[in-house]
Amino acid sequence: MHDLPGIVITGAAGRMGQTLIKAVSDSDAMRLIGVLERPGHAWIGQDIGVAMGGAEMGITVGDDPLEAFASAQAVIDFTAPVATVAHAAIAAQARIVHVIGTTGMDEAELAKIAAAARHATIIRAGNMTLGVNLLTLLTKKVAEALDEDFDIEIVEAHHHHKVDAPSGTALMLGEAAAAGRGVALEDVSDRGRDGISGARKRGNIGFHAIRGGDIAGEHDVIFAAPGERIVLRHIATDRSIFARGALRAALWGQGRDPGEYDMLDVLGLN
Ligand SMILES: NC(=O)C1=CN([C@@H]2O[C@H](COP(=O)(O)OP(=O)(O)OC[C@H]3O[C@@H](n4cnc5c(N)ncnc54)[C@H](OP(=O)(O)O)[C@@H]3O)[C@@H](O)[C@H]2O)C=CC1
Ligand SMILES: O=C(O)C1=N[C@H](C(=O)O)C[C@H](O)C1
Repeated sequence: MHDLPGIVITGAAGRMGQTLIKAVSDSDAMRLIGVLERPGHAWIGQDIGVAMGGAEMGITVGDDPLEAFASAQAVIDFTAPVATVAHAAIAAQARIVHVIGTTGMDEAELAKIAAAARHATIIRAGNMTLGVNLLTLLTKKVAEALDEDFDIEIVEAHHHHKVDAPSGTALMLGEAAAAGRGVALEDVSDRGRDGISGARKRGNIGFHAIRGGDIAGEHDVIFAAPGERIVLRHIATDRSIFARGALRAALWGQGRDPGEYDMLDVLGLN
């Protein structure tokens, strides 16, 4: 018998997968009991420590979430929308905590996650860091205090491998700004200006994505008015900050009722 919660990491070969595996292995509050990759991936069947270029860890990379989740207390999932939706249904069957960092999900995929949350404890956030979650609260507060003389623009920068835009974090910040203004983000969201796109519409919230090099993640919320500008900024310099939040969420979720939670719940900031 083990007292510490058993954790499965999906997307084991990914940037976040490897960061999470290291973080769970280093933690004395949980134990790594399984790591998964997509069927057919070159790492399947290898020891995860060796596959990551280090010492043996005694855990073989698998491709069967059903089997891995059956003996786990939580799965931490930073993969891709299609994979995460499939994992959510299996985690719900297994009645385990599902921590979701995956971004870029569409409305239909989010509805499936919500359905799974009827049976599973799901903690999902486009950004798991304390800093960004605090920044959403500040953004809401500033947006509440200012009128539409202040144009809101959200600028995000990420590494050149990132596949989704705007980033999950940018959308969280946009939601916070819209909430502060008392409007729905979908009614004011302004994305992808190009060519003669016309003068900026008062009250809109603009999104801009920079992709390049190895940028871990940078977000600015700009409030620009004639003669002055307020800029709220978060800079991630190390992926371990995302992992730290995800591990905290996996522990926080133990024994919680099924439902969909976010990092503000975990951090006690809601
Ligand atoms: N919420 C947060 O705080 C953060 C969220 N993210 C998000 O996490 C996600 C992953 O980011 P990152 O690690 O950089 O991306 P990577 O592409 O490096 O990693 C994703 C991994 O998931 C694997 N994968 C895809 N499908 C499956 C599957 N069906 N089963 C198991 N594994 C699968 C991929 O395999 P393959 O390469 O073969 O496709 C890959 O190894 C993104 O959505 C990103 O935006 C990232 C950082 C922080
Ligand atoms: O893909 C990434 O790398 C990141 N994704 C998240 C997002 O979409 O906001 C969080 C972080 O910015 C890194």
